[in-house]
Amino acid sequence: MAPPTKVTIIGSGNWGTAIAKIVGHNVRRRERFDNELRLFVYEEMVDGKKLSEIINETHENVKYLPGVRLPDNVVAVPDIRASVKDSDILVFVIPHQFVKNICGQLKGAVKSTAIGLSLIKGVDINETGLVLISSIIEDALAIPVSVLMGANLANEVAQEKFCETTIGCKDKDVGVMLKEMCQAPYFRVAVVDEVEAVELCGALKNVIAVAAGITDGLDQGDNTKAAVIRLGLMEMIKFIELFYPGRDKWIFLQSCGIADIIGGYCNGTNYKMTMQFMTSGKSFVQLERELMNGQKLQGPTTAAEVYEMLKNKGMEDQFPLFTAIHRISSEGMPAKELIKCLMHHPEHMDKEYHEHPFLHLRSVPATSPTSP
Ligand SMILES: NC(=O)C1=CN([C@@H]2O[C@H](COP(=O)(O)OP(=O)(O)OC[C@H]3O[C@@H](n4cnc5c(N)ncnc54)[C@H](O)[C@@H]3O)[C@@H](O)[C@H]2O)C=CC1
Ligand SMILES: O=C(CO)COP(=O)(O)O
Repeated sequence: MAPPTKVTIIGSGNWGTAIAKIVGHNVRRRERFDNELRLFVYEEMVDGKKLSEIINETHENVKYLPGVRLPDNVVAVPDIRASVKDSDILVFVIPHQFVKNICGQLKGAVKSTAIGLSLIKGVDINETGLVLISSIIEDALAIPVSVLMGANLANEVAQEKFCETTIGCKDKDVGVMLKEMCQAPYFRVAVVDEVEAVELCGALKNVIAVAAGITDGLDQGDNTKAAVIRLGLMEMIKFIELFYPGRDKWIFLQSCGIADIIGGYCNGTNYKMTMQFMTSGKSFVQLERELMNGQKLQGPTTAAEVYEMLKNKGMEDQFPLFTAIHRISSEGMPAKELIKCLMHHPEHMDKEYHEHPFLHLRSVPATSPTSP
């Protein structure tokens, strides 16, 4: 019989800890997995004590997920290289800005047959353009990486409130194993054989969540939010089509697509911090430092990365919503400009026959009964 599959979760913030609760229960219950789940903890002191020691003694991440008990088989490990020793599955769930550094530390410590699963929402850019976080991990560690993205506010998942999620995985057997590892009665996993689009949905949703905070900060209404959801989704689809042409549009109807955009609107950190940004006059950097207790904000950083890529390609005009979100959040553009952007957005379809260049949809059938 094959030896049991060992799992390590790399990252113990809000989402890392919540997913550790699910995976911890699953590896204990399912024979194919090793009983112990290792959780890499970026060490810090909390009330004079090491966070990793607190987690191992109390089975609670008092800093990033207070009030939630972790299964006893979840073992916090502060040494990154020791945390992945002999592990077969590495689950990456750290803020995207730390990925390169963490991968650098992991080089040479990862089993050659290991596989990765990234829960990280974000993108990177280099001189050649867009770089997926999963690709950074794949290139650095020479392992295949799948992704898990969806409408998954960590605190709600930890409280066992029902939600769905999407795993993007190109290997069918690996997809089945990852689903066994992640699914819970309150956490419904759907596996799709598409990675890049799923991952980009997760990253771009954080940009759209910032727009949600801006419209509420402007005291606009639910109809405005609906417009931002629609136009944000259109830009998301167009952006993904630009970098990864030909992806199945059905992906956008999964949890990683429309559901995550709506979820981000409701009570996410990006939304809440943008509301603070709108009312306090403080920068996002200052708000993150003052209000987030060590948590990291993804939306404004991702908006800046997306904007830089669009600027390099001279495509700001084709993505006016993403562009406006960056300019408002980081370049001092007045927030009310967002409304003008919505008003004049090029995705408004008011032609009788509109062949959409990216969606390949027609607003009315080509040969309608009233056609001459
Ligand atoms: N919180 C949520 O509800 C969800 C978050 N995500 C994504 O999961 C990823 C991780 O987010 P969270 O778990 O929420 O983190 P978080 O924002 O709650 O916590 C920040 C984490 O970063 C660690 N950290 C600080 N400095 C570090 C360094 N130099 N190197 C490595 N780690 C460092 C902290 O120890 C802490 O564990 C992000 O990409 C986020 O977009 C995805 C779905 C839900
Ligand atoms: O990605 C998330 C939920 O799916 C979490 O979003 P926030 O980081 O805005 O809380």
